[in-house]
Amino acid sequence: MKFETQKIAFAYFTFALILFAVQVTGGLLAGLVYVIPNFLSDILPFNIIRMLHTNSLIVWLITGFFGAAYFLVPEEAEREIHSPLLAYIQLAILVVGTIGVVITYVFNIFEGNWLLGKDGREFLEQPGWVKLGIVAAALIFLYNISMTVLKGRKTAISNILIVGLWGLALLFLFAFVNPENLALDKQYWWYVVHLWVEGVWELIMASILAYLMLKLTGVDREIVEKWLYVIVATALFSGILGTGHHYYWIGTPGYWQWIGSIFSSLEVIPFFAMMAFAFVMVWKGRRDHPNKAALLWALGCATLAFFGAGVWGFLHTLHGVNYYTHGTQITAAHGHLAFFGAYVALNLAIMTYAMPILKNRDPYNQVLNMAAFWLMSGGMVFMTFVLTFAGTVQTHLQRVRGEDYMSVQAELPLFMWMRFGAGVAVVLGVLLFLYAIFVPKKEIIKPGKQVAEATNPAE
Ligand code: HEM
Ligand code: HEM
Ligand SMILES: [Fe+2]
Repeated sequence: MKFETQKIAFAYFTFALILFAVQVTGGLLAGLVYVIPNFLSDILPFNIIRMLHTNSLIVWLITGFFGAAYFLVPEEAEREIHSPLLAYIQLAILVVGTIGVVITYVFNIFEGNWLLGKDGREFLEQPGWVKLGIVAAALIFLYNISMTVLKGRKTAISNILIVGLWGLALLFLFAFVNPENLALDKQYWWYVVHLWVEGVWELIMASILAYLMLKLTGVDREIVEKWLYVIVATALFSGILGTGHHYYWIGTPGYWQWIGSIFSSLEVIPFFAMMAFAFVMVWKGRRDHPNKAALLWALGCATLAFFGAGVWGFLHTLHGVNYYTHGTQITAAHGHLAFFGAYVALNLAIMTYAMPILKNRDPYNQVLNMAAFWLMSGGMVFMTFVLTFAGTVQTHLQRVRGEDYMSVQAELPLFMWMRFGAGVAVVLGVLLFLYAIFVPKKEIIKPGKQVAEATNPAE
């Protein structure tokens, strides 16, 4: 650790990982309800489980991004974080908000109350007071990080990271826009959901990947920066108007079918560029970094994001295709691999890199961590295939043959059992990852080790 305040990241990463465990457990329960429909239906109905699953996903990913910023900004800016106290207050707000959300959802309290009860919109179900808390936490964060960068060295990596995080916070303000008119409501709703994952979050992804490549492969900063600018430009050029792929059937004018189809198809480019970038950097790199697990996660992230977001996104993004596949299991297949590949793996990559440094321990349980990568990624890829098959059958029966939703669902249990099995593999992978990160490796201390530890090889 080069700067004392980088250790703030440890608290953020730990909280994020706890929520990650909650998230996948929720997923597993939701997957079980698909095959045993009345499971827990009295105490914890499917809609609540689903909310816990998706909301904890978003919160832990964002907490991880905050942690990543607290970890890498001091190194990029070459100075300590402006105010560690504010950083911990910000985390406390996030923790209190999260506990509040869980209680509100599980006990379904204050129904219908804007400030205290849950909101009805997917991903934005959190009560008003929690939304305000999120804004407060985001403001504290932006102030703290911007002050750090403004007073220190300015690099392309930290600038792009900050633009991404500012965008994340500003777009969240649309969570407060909730017009009566359902078409307008949906139009703004996608500003948060789509412009996040297919816009500003891509800037966060590109900058964190760039930082990792710089550290892990030792290529020149100028080369990394050139790639970064191309990725950022193509991401924003395609992603903003690409929102149109959600405007096909919500009552917006017909021209969105063309704008959405054309620009969202171009969204494949930045994801392809990120994958190419990662591999070219490894190929050109001069450094043989000891943290192989971090490199595996970084390459896995770029690759799975390309397939999950790029390929599986393109699969149903043309309006002629989406007319049939809209809202089927095809969407769920894409949603899972895109979120996992792009943002889950990104977080796990930076954590795998940073945690040994934060705990000042050299490469820890690397092999277990890599096993966790294969188990988790294998599980998610299998789940994606299964859901894609289920979605194809569903699309045919429901949208081509015109059968009703419930009788089509009755045809799918075999797929849904396999998805549950895939989910079990993912959960085991997560447990293995937590073990690899938190439990110290049993090591025989060799003579002369003290000298070698003076400089932590993980840095
Ligand atoms: C890190 C891994 C995971 C990520 C990133 C993730 C992400 C998501 C997302 C984004 C959704 C909403 C999908 C949509 O609206 O199209 C969702 C729903 C769901 N997920 Fe996951 N999930 C993960 C793990 C799991 C696991 C392990 C299971 C276990 C079987 C699971 C089962 C489900 C189920 C059943 C739903 C509800 C689908 C529906 O409403 O029909 N997920 N997940
Ligand atoms: C990492 C980036 C991405 C993530 C995390 C992501 C995630 C998701 C999720 C969770 C949904 C379901 C939303 C809902 O209905 O509630 C969705 C829908 C969709 N995504 Fe993505 N996506 C990403 C990138 C892309 C890209 C690059 C494309 C196109 C090339 C794309 C095309 C679509 C389309 C067409 C839908 C609508 C599906 C429908 O009509 O049911 N996505 N995405
Ligand atoms: Fe989208």
